[in-house]
Amino acid sequence: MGKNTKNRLLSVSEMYEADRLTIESGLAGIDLMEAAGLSITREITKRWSPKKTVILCGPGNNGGDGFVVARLLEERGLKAQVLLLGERDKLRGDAKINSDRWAHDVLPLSPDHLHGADLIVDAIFGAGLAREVDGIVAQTLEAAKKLQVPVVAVDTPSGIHGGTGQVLGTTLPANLTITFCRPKTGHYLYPAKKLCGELIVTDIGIPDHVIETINPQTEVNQPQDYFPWPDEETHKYKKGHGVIIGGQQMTGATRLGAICARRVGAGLITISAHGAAYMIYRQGEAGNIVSNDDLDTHLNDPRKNAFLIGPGLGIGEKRQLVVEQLLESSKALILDADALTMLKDWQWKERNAETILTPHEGEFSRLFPEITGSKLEKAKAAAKQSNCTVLLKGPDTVIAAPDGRAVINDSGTPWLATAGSGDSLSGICLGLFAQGLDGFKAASLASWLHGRCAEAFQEGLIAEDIGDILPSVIKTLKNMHSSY
Ligand SMILES: NC(=O)C1=CN([C@@H]2O[C@H](COP(=O)(O)OP(=O)(O)OC[C@H]3O[C@@H](n4cnc5c(N)ncnc54)[C@H](OP(=O)(O)O)[C@@H]3O)[C@@H](O)[C@H]2O)[C@@H](O)CC1
Ligand SMILES: [K+]
Repeated sequence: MGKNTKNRLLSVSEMYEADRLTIESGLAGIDLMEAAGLSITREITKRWSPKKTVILCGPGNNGGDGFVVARLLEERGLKAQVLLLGERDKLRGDAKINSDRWAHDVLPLSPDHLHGADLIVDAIFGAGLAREVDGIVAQTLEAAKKLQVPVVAVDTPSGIHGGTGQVLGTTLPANLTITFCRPKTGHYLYPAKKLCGELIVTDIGIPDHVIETINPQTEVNQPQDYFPWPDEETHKYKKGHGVIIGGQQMTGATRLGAICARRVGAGLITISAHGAAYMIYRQGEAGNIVSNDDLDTHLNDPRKNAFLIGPGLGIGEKRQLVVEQLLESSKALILDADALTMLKDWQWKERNAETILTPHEGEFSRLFPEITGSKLEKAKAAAKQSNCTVLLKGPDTVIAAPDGRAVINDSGTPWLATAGSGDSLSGICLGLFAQGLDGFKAASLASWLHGRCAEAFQEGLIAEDIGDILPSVIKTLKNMHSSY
């Protein structure tokens, strides 16, 4: 993780720490709140000219932001009505100051007071959401949902946990969410990601050095700089020799992986296969090396530097022994699909070479049944426990390293939910691994490229298209790579 903190994502406690350090360094909380309210007002007036904005305010500073918005909208000639949860005279601190600066009555937060709204500002709870939303808040959010008018969420839609992205009780999906300084991890995790609508991150004066001091360990996945561009004097052995343990029945899975591994730049890819499958692979793509040597021979070849097992593998005792033999080796290794299913009793501490695990949620919970929490928390805990890079798949794929770093991937489309898509992803990982990237970089870049392939292809994507479109996605990276 570089020094640049612009892609960092904050946990809720890191946000409070940023707030505290900023105030400690001399900036007043009331000024941060004013800046927050101003940026929200600007984003609203850029998009809409509401006749009546109803602002739902909570009892904390999220509500305080709402009072600032009410005042600034009014200053711009736009009508605003504040609905407040709790008693006005019980407000404290900056929220009280801004309530006092709002010269109008407030109404109690209730579904009965939403009428006439053509825009809703949701400032009930942000970072301070502490428990499930229920009672009058839940009823008001549900009623607001039915109005079908634009909703602007302050920091997060109320009811969404900023760290985990989970809904606590209920929430009000937003068209626009405005958050401050840096996004929170929850903004990039489902279901929050789709409930936030457009996400705007505004600068409210929290200095970069504060974020540098906090040094958050989670980022949005931006791995473009990791791409292993070949230099002019390279040759195929310098670009790595990956080995895929070929499935006996689902041979397509292995072939999809092999194509992607070669397309992303691996010098050579060998498919290791036996029996009838060996002949099938021999009749496949001309550029794949197909070998029926035993596993020891491959492992003893020092040029074969990265191995992938899992796609199309099937399960059974013999295969389990192969998985264990690979785990006992010192080769870089990716364990995917069926290989993960056979790992249950593996003693992780025995392995001391780069390893990537690529489970989806189901495989993850079979492999790490005792690990719970948000997707980010789970991936981080599993990476630490296993000493492997964990790539936990989904629309918000998380890649976590054993040392605590993590990225949340933001590329991709729902068209990736297709057979063979995961095999292509592990193939891209293998190709990058073979070229010498470490597990975290290989998994992060593979995930990003995989998602970009889907974005580039759009509708109708099937797994075969991923390898076909990969070169054009890599080409777009070339434009970003200054020294190539
Ligand atoms: N960080 C920054 O730099 C800046 C942050 N700013 C803003 O501050 C926001 C964070 O403010 P915050 O800490 O006051 O928390 P907030 O979200 O208002 O909620 C706390 C209140 O809600 C209550 N409550 C909680 N859950 C509840 C439930 N389910 N049902 C009912 N009640 C519940 C809770 O009650 P308690 O748990 O104490 O009983 C407490 O009263 C942040 O999101 C951003 O908008 C900006 O001003 C600019 C600078
Ligand atoms: K909110």
